[in-house]
Amino acid sequence: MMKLKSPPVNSLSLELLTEFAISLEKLENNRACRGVIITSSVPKIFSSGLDITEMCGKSMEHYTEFWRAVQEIWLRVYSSSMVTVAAVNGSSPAGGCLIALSCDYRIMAENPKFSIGLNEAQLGIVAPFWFKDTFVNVVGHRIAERSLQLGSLHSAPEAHKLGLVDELVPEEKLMEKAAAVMAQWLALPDHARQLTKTMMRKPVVDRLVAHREEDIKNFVTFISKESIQKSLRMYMEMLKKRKS
Ligand SMILES: CC/C=C\C/C=C\C/C=C\CC/C=C/CC(=O)SCCNC(=O)CCNC(=O)[C@H](O)C(C)(C)COP(=O)(O)OP(=O)(O)OC[C@H]1O[C@@H](n2cnc3c(N)ncnc32)[C@H](O)[C@@H]1OP(=O)(O)O
Repeated sequence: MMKLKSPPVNSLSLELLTEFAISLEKLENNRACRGVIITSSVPKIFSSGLDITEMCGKSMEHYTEFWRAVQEIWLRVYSSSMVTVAAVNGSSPAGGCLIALSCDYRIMAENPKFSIGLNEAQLGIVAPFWFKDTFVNVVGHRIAERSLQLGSLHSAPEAHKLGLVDELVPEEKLMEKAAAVMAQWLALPDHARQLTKTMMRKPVVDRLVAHREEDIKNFVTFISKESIQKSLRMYMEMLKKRKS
């Protein structure tokens, strides 16, 4: 099991992304480890997505390093040879949703206050093509198109209806259910399951691998624009105001 633990909201900072990548690599290299459940140890939050402060007021070099780390996590989770189950025990916007979408199976606590989705448009930013591809591969083109354009955050029941999560379970049963799903997936021979997973995911993975440096350049150019920086600052202010 891998538990995200970066209070208050598990925002994906460069440091957390780096630790996450190292932990995944260790598990991936351990032949005895065939599956991983990804969850959170922060109450009510799976992950608040990418750490917005990493994308605000920093240098081009920092944005480059940060975006490479975001790409790395996605590549590692999406193309993992292990069975990956997301036990979504709280809200999971944007980058948090991407982590869940990149797993093989998603189980969410059935609390209607918890929400999940790719809400980038609400921040005035655009989900990159590989976020979009991952989303389309889970929910289909039409639902992804509408949800991405509107930057929708879906309540747990709505997310289940759309197929964004595979199952809803009472919060107290989440880990038990995740373990049961893991056992079901691990009952299959690894080689058959792994080859099937590669066949399904390879085109999307290859697309980023082939355009990785170009994608970093696009991100750095986009995020450095004054208009985008202004949108992000306003969004952070809105989060703080909402609190007070
Ligand atoms: C044509 C295109 C060309 C090029 C495109 C190329 C590239 C694409 C470009 C950009 C793509 C970039 C992709 C980004 C994806 C992301 O993940 S962006 C992050 C989106 N996340 C959110 O919108 C979540 C925001 N947070 C919340 O909604 C709530 O905080 C949450 C529901 C998670 C929890 O609520 P609550 O428990 O009430 O906590 P608070 O709101 O009070 O938050 C506590 C403190 O944490 C701070 N915080 C929250 N989220 C973040 C975050 N993601 N990053 C940094 N900080 C965060 C919040 O401000 C509070 O701070 P404070 O205590 O006030 O100091």
